[in-house]
Amino acid sequence: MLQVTDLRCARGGVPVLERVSFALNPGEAMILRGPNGVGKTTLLRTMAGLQPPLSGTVDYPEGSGAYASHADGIKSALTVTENLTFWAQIHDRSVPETAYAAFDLHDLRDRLAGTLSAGQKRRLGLARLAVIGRSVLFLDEPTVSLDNFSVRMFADWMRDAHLGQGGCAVIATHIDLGLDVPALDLTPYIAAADADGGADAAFL
Ligand SMILES: Nc1ncnc2c1ncn2[C@@H]1O[C@H](COP(=O)(O)OP(=O)(O)OP(=O)(O)O)[C@@H](O)[C@H]1O
Repeated sequence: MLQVTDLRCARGGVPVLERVSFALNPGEAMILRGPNGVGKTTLLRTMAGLQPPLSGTVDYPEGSGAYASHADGIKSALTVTENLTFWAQIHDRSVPETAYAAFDLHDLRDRLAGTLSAGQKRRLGLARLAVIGRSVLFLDEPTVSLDNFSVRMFADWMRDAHLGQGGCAVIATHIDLGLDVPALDLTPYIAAADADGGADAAFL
């Protein structure tokens, strides 16, 4: 479902990671690990098609990918329900009732998103994943601001509703999500500096 082959990617013109290869079948996920700055966000953005790779390939069914960054991506002036409806409509879908239960949003349905706490906003941001119907998810620190209960809620949704329905996911996180999935430490894949001087060479 997702095939990453000999990927080399850069940030700000500087090579960050190289020789990254892995594959995920439907129902499988991969946790990305590594210290701050190793390139987890860069890899996720490259796989999601938000920036081109320097070399290598990323393959998954067209239109099936979705990237969620550190940011919640919610609209403050809309209610919780209006936010989810907005995202569902963009993807030509309706909001499944299960999205509210999965992220404990029932009691917050009519609240303006701008008035939610940081963790509640995060739950709403994650609930978007349940309404957009994308099967290949690239998630960057999805549990930022979440308490332990909400982390478990997210992990349950990921395991049962997403992976359990044949989706797959690549998740960058520093915490233990409690998911029984393999982890890929990116440290061995840090790119060697370009022989021609890297990004600076472009300005010489
Ligand atoms: N806009 C940018 N321009 C130039 N370099 C950048 C830019 N954004 C990030 N970098 C650099 O690219 C490298 C990889 O950053 P990236 O954000 O992918 O790491 P990360 O593993 O996701 O880090 P963290 O765990 O802190 O989120 C880092 O050295 C970072 O300083």
